[in-house]
Amino acid sequence: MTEPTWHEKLIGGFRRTSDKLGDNLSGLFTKTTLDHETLDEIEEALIASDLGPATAAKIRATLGSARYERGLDEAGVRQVVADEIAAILAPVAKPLEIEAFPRPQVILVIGVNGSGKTTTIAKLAHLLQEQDYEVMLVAGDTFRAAAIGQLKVWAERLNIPIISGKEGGDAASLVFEGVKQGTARGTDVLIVDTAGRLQNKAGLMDELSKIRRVLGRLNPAAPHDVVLVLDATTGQNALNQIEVFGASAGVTGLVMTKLDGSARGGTLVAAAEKYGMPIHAIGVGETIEDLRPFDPQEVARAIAGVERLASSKNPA
Ligand SMILES: Nc1nc2c(ncn2[C@@H]2O[C@H](COP(=O)(O)OP(=O)(O)OP(=O)(O)O)[C@@H](O)[C@H]2O)c(=O)[nH]1
Repeated sequence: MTEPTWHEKLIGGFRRTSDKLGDNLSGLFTKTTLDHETLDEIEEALIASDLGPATAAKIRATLGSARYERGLDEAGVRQVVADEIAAILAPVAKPLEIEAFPRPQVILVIGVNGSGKTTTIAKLAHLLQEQDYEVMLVAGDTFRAAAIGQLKVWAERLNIPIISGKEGGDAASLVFEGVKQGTARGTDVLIVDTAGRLQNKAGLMDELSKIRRVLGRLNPAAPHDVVLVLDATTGQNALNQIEVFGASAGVTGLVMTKLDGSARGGTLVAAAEKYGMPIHAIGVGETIEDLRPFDPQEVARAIAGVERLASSKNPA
């Protein structure tokens, strides 16, 4: 059996989200005209699909415009939903650029326990390796021995050097060591895992400011990126994390994981609409290949279920 393509994974990953959207909208598709009541119902259905109230209101306004006064069938509604989602995602879909000079570019990765932070670091490292960048990891999540061990296993699998220490050790000094060694080896990118437990804002701030202080001695431009990893399955909770930690922790971009197998893919759109922060990549599975920068059109069509509808009507 051949490996599914990224496109197939995306469509499969967002299947439950587009199913949910379909369930929420079903019953409305039989109506021939989009009267006020139907539009209200569609707006509610979109909110219930985690797309966020602002996006839902925009889509309602578009569907309510004179252009559609003769009504729309299911495919038409889904297409409008896809177009609006694509317009929201397009400005935030920004792959990580590796452009730091001097090298290495330092990327700090923060995220709550279980958000997929460690796996995301491995996937990101793999993605950058594929682009021929030399990558090094720093096991700065010294809070738990298991986190250090897990990252070491990934480093070995990917054949990437890793700087690690003991549980309870000082993360900032590991980062310092990472930049020193990375500079000597001509490393392009240093990806730093952090124990930035978002449950404790003061602790996160202390840790990040210490890392910043230490890094500043070697390169005032570092860290170049502070990437917040979010678990899409937590819905509103993921959005709250952007609210609470985005500005104060100096987050420069997001990675949203676990967009597969959950019905909460709409969270990606709500995050884009509400915060407008760059979204570097999305995770749609547990393997090393399952994280990629995304094409807004493709993702929008997957969420809205446009292709699935087309293919179910026109079986190959
Ligand atoms: N389905 C799915 N699972 C994912 C994705 N990303 C990560 N995971 C899984 O989520 C679980 C937690 O991932 P970790 O990378 O260990 O998360 P973490 O945030 O580092 O967690 P701690 O190590 O506990 O701090 C693992 O079982 C991963 O395989 C994704 O995009 N999709």
